[in-house]
Amino acid sequence: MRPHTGYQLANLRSYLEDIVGVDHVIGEEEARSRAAVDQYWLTHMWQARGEDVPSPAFIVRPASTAEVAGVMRVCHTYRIPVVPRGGGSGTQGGASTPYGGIVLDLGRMDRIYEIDETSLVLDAQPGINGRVLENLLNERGLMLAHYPSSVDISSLGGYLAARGSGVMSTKYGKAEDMVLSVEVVLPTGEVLDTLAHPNHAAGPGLLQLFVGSEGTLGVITRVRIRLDPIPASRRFQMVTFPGVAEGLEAGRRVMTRRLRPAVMRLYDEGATVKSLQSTGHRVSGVNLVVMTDGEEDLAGAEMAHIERIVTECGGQLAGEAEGAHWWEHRYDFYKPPLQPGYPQLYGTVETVTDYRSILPLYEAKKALLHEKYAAWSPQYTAHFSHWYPWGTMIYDRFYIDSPPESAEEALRLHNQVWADCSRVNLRHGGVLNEHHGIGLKLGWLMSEQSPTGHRLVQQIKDTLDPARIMNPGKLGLAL
Ligand SMILES: Cc1cc2nc3c(=O)[nH]c(=O)nc-3n(C[C@H](O)[C@H](O)[C@H](O)COP(=O)(O)OP(=O)(O)OC[C@H]3O[C@@H](n4cnc5c(N)ncnc54)[C@H](O)[C@@H]3O)c2cc1C
Repeated sequence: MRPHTGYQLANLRSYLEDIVGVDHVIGEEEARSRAAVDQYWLTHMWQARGEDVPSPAFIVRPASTAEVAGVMRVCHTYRIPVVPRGGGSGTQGGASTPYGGIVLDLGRMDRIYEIDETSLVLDAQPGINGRVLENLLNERGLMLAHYPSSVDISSLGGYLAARGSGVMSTKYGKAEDMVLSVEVVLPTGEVLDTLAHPNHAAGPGLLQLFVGSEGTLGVITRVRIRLDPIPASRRFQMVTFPGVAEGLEAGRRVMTRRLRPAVMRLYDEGATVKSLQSTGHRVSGVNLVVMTDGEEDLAGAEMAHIERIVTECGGQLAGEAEGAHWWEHRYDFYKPPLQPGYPQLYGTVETVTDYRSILPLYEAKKALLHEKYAAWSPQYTAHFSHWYPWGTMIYDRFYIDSPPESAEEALRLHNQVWADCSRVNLRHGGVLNEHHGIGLKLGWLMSEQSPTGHRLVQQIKDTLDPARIMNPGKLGLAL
């Protein structure tokens, strides 16, 4: 039963109000239409062209784990789709509501239980906004070293649910590397605590099952996550390379020699123009920004090593001031007026692969876009921003300034470009996405990425969520 009208809908509302209070079940049309979408380009294009976008029946705003559990029990009983929502900043349609139901807005769950300044651990509810959290931590000389470009508009729970990467992930790790344990309300309303620590030999780790599950397996209601001290010093450098190959080789040598810069970001020519020049940098060509941090002598020594390596690889030092300018303006490109937006058709077709495959992958995707889609005059830019000892992530974007007029044609072109680019990623040993998640956008390609793996995830889903109510349509899981 999926009540959409009449007394069934009113009944559902009263059951939910009984749990969270009348003020926290919202049914106004404008709020429902805002909660129907996140930052997924397709839904915005669809809405902007006056087409119908399915919206939730209600937005429900719980304040506690017990309230989330109560809501889940009602929705499980009556088979109501539930879409958890943090900041709604996801770009993959993960928080969109293609099958209606309710949006579980976690914004009221923003309590900090404890900041353990001995072990450097935060214990908090998931709905806290990234910027608010960062400011609170900074007052104590601490930071959550996860700094996504969306820090102002996203939540702690969203960082984990979508396995995000912040600008300093090369040294501090991704969100999934920082988290120690989570509390999850399962689709049936039961509450699960994962083991207190992620490093154990006490059976399979359930923590990582829920991290990255994008609200399809349960609701993350409590997070224990590692903090770091604000570093005593930060050192910067900008390096100009003759080409992308030389820059990638320099990055590979830095990482395989086990140096740990906090930031290493290599911009190709196009990204230098779009992201660096537009934010006031005076560089052209291919450029690498580097930041080391920590105790002053260590950060200085690490930077000196890196400068030697990049010079060996043909890099020319463009100066510390250019690097420091980058840090000050690192979010500008991701905000208006520089951030792209509808009616431009654009997408970040990012992935991660090993050092042998990354250059061929970049060249193949660039060629594909320029050759197959020449009629649409696409632009393609790339930077390489999250580095591992074995490989690196490519954050590459396509831009089409004048997509087709018809909503359906624009949708078709969007999906074609995404499928082509994702298949280039998979052919070069990449994955569908390194940090933006899968959501609605890439769900249909999940079984191509790993047929057996996807079948196993489906079986887990069917065990945890027999009514299939949690975030339906996401991760390519069956309805
Ligand atoms: C301008 C811009 C810049 C961005 N930069 C970055 C970046 O640098 N790094 C990065 O990693 N990402 C980036 N993103 C993507 C996005 O901000 C991240 O994925 C972020 O972690 C999502 O958090 P959120 O709170 O907004 O989640 P939402 O968008 O609300 O939700 C994302 C997914 O997680 C689920 N979810 C949310 N909270 C919970 C919960 N408590 N329990 C269970 N499921 C939940 C939702 O159902 C949805 O499937 C960017 C996005 C934009 C628009």
